[in-house]
Amino acid sequence: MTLPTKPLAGVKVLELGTLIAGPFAARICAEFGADVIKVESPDGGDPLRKWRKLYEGTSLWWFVQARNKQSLTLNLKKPEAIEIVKKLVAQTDIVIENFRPGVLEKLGLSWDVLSAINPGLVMVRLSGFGQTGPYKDQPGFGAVGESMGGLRYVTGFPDRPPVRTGISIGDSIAALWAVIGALMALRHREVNGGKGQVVDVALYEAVFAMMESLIPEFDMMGFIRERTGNIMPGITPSSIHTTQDGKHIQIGANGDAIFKRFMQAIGRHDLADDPALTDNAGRDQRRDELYQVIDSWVAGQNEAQAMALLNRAEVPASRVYSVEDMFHDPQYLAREMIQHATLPDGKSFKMPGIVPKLSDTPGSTEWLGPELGAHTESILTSLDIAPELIEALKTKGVI
Ligand SMILES: CC(C)(COP(=O)(O)OP(=O)(O)OC[C@H]1O[C@@H](n2cnc3c(N)ncnc32)[C@H](O)[C@@H]1OP(=O)(O)O)[C@@H](O)C(=O)NCCC(=O)NCCSC(=O)C(=O)O
Repeated sequence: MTLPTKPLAGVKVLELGTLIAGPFAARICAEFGADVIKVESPDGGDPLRKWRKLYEGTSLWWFVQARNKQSLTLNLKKPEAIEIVKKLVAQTDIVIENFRPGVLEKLGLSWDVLSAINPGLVMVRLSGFGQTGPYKDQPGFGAVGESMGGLRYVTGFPDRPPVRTGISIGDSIAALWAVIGALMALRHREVNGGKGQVVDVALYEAVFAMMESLIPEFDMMGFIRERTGNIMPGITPSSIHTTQDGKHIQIGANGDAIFKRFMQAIGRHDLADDPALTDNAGRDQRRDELYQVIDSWVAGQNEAQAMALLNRAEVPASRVYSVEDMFHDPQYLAREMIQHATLPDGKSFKMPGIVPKLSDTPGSTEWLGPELGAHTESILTSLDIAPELIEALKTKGVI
């Protein structure tokens, strides 16, 4: 018997979603071998196709976000399209959707309807606020989830308004929860009689789940965590420092042995041997003094000098990488984190490698995000829909 080469080979996913949260979850499944059909409106498809930088009219993000997926156009406002979705659901393991709660119900594709067609179905539902509760009907973007979930409040400097992290982190974290939930539900189905269930992921809760000790600290001590810039009060020293040549490096010397090595390496034996600084609590009490010492040492080095010394002393540290740095970095290259592919017109294309790395059944890129509706005919044919009927569906604007 030949073993499948990818861990999710044979798992069928139907994606009813747009932009980031749902599609990123389905992308992870597709990278690891699931058979992913993405339903898109015939009228332009997923708006992500036009987000950020375009190459010959298509978003470069799209090529990555939809890799290994099949594109099926369906106008879900047409009853024929709903019938096609139902046929697909009959043979689907996981539906991933990120419409506003109630949208699928209005279309006649509620959980009750879909689970009656396929009792083993796992339905992953991503939304701003969840499928229940007073806010459930509100639309929600990742930025809103990051604000409500607590991330924005603690991100930035204390004397400035909250800032964005630089990427749509709320959507992407929600996608990870979605995949975790889907895999847990599949496992449960396998060992408990084949019954599926709903995985309800709210953007704000996806972020909230990352908020460390926020809740018990407030509950027990009335402590409200505030913005602290690059430092982590209570965990010292760990921060970003500016070099003589104007670069930024992150140094994490917040370990007892690491701190000692660092101070020895920069010639501060007085601090390395100070009994009051042997543990985190002691260091944190003298936080301002230590940051001044490190700031001024880094300010006297250029980036390469500082990094060489930090590496020699085995102090966890990194330059703050731009994308350009990634392209030349030996660690990125050794672990194939920058992959090469070819765009439809033959142009060379670099994209992120696949995370995580599985030793025996790794993920891979089979093809880049497809053209709108590239797989419509083959999928409909596989559902035994005759060619004349497919033509008729086209004429009626269903596909
Ligand atoms: C992303 C949204 C805010 C977008 O809000 P809206 O533009 O109001 O969209 P809705 O989902 O409410 O509804 C979309 C409408 O399109 C219709 N619709 C959808 N797909 C189709 C197809 N294939 N064919 C025809 N019609 C379609 C659907 O029936 C709805 O019709 P009507 O019912 O007739 O209106 C919302 O979808 C949402 O809250 N989603 C859950 C949270 C989420 O995933 N957000 C992350 C997005 S990315 C992000 O946050 C970020 O980048 O940052």
